[in-house]
Amino acid sequence: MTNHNVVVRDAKSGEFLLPPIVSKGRSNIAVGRPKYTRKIITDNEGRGGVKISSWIDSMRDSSPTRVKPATSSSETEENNSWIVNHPSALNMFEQIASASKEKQIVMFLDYDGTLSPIVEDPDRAFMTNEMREAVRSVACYFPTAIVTGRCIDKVYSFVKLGGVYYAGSHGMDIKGPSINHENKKGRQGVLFQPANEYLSMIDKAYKILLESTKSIPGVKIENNKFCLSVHYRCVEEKMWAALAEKVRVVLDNYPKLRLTQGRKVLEIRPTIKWDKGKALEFLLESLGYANSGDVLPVYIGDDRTDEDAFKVLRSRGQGIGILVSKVPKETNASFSLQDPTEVKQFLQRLVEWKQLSQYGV
Ligand SMILES: O=P(O)(O)OC[C@H]1O[C@H](O[C@H]2O[C@H](CO)[C@@H](O)[C@H](O)[C@H]2O)[C@H](O)[C@@H](O)[C@@H]1O
Repeated sequence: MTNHNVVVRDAKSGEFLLPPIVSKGRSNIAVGRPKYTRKIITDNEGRGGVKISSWIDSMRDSSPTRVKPATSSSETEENNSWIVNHPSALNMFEQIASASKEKQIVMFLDYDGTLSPIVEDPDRAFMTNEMREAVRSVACYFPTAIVTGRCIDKVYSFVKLGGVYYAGSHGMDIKGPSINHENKKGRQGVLFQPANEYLSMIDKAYKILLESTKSIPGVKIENNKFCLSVHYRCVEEKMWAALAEKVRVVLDNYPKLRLTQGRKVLEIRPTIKWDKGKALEFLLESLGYANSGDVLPVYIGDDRTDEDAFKVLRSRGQGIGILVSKVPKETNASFSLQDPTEVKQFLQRLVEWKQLSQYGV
């Protein structure tokens, strides 16, 4: 089988070369398969007979699992290989732009850790005005979706842009852009809600968790409509086992709910096979690009839940996955950006490049 995933440096210029490879009629510039193994709390571990200690290990790892800092030369090499296998999307901008020639870019943006920095209080994860302007401009040129674990109303209160798609609750609540950018009421209706029947179950689980975790200082339970976030960023580590136990009890009582993990957060969601990757596919299909080779999806995200979307890009053999991270991590993304500031710069460059190319520059 052809290896589609290799970054090659030009021997003379030292530049990265990304040959477009045709796969099932699609162009592929995905690179660098991760060689790290990943431990994650799976559905099976999430209930009955669970070892809470394995949860705690996983909670410590946070998301996506950080590759340990180098302590030997082979580990230094491994860290160096991170930047070779996941080069900066800013440094590789020209190659990414040229991969999009003759193709429609569709932009997918995670919210927390991507458009806004990670902060202690989830209710104060604001994005800057500059970032909002960058997203607004990108959405003028390319169909753009915000794909987030948050519920749509909450993320909309941060993003405040009408001209984009919103895929909230990890893609389980998808809405189209408004017709009138300034008028929230004009927002196009629901496009897809695959977990509708779980609404009341999620609500009950939310109430139970609110009550049962009251005695654990620092915990925050967020109702994201089709899923719940149990935040432990501000919970002392000695209380994590007690918190995990409360979550386990809920999962035992609601076998149709399962557990996933994000950055210092345990997430409870329906057992349906739906995630950010499925939402990406759904949106591409809605936009008329289901089996098209004329599209270049670009997905930027920082978290474990974004890996589902990166995996979809890999399996489609199409598109650009960009992980937002300052440190080497296990990921299916091909490129990296260090933080939301770099994400903003990347979006701004994309807009400038599009404007120039429209004038034939
Ligand atoms: O898919 P995302 O947009 O990345 O949302 C994932 C979760 O993000 C939020 O929690 C995370 O960000 C908080 C604010 O910076 C931080 O305090 C927390 O530790 C992170 O896990 C959000 O609050 C969750 O509801 C989302 O599911």
